[in-house]
Amino acid sequence: MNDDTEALALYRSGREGNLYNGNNEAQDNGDSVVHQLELNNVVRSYKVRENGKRTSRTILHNINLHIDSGEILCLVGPNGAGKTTTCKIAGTLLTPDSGDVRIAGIDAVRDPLRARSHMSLLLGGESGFYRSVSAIDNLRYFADLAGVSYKDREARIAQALDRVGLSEVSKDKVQTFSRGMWQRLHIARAMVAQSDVLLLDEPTTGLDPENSRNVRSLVQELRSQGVAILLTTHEMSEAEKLADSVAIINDGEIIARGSVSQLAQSQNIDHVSAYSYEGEELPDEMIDQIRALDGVMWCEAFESHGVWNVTVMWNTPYEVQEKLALPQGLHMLGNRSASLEETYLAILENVHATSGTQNIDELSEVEASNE
Ligand SMILES: Nc1ncnc2c1ncn2[C@@H]1O[C@H](COP(=O)(O)OP(=O)(O)OP(=O)(O)O)[C@@H](O)[C@H]1O
Repeated sequence: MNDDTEALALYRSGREGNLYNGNNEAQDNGDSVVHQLELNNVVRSYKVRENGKRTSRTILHNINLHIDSGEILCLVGPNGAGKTTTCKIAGTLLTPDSGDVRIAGIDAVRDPLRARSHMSLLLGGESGFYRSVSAIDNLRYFADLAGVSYKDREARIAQALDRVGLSEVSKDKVQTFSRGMWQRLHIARAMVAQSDVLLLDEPTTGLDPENSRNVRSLVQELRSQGVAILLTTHEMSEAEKLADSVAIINDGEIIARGSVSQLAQSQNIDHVSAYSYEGEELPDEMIDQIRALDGVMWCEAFESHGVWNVTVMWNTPYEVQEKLALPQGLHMLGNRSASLEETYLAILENVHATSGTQNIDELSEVEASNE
């Protein structure tokens, strides 16, 4: 499937009605709590060839996720954990083997066409637009497919192009765009469609820091307009900046979900302390001594500009830690909460310690069975 037909396959039937937040069917069905995006007990397998035999391999096991209006959920996890597959199922590009997907209250498995008119999907990279057509004509085309009325279309497109900083190049062919411009055009498409749900698979991968920041601020703007956003990323600092909640997926299972501080609490992480050590060489015994202290979960040291920095993660409160005798020569720099990256690594380490690591990319031949 080429990029253009892929884009078409996704949007072909979005023309039924211009359904925006204000006209959300989720609010019409009488339920008191309806999430904008819901995945309930989603299971998905692929047919793969292992040792010369065709067999079915479960990629997603009972995925449960929900996202409300004006919420960003960041889905993070190791390579091959199932993030893109989850996005594709939420985006109705793949059907689950079992389980339920609801977009703006619509059963997206039974009625994907209607569900699509409430959702925009950005799979990242340079795909999803007609390359030899201008940016503005692409947006007109997708606006029509999304059911935007002719009356509103031009104003919405002009506003979206302006907001993503592409007004001046709106008549240029998309094939001349850089990766950052593609990503911003995708976001403009979601703005024009005024989708209730936005699915972003690694939207800043390969972008320079300035473009990444631009994309993040556009995503935040869409959240403030009430869009429910599922975003996958490998950048923990990005997830930390954007997420209202974070879900960690590993081997096709959601192993933790919550705010960064809830995730840290779930691991009994109390805080992280930073120390400096001014000697020329940091003795290995010193690190061992720190690791042996009551309440130390993890300790790491690195040298920068002639000063050793020592970071310690504690599961005891600060007041308890203060009373412990630390090795001579360490100077306390300060205490802080654990970062998402530190928490994520602690969670995965626990999972590997209890279940043993499985490299799910070790398949010899992989065949798509898709639908
Ligand atoms: N069409 C397919 N046929 C068979 N297996 C597939 C297919 N697509 C994905 N997989 C497998 O499903 C698993 C999950 O893939 P997925 O792309 O969802 O992971 P991911 O978390 O997005 O990875 P990454 O972080 O590397 O992008 C991987 O083991 C992958 O090899």
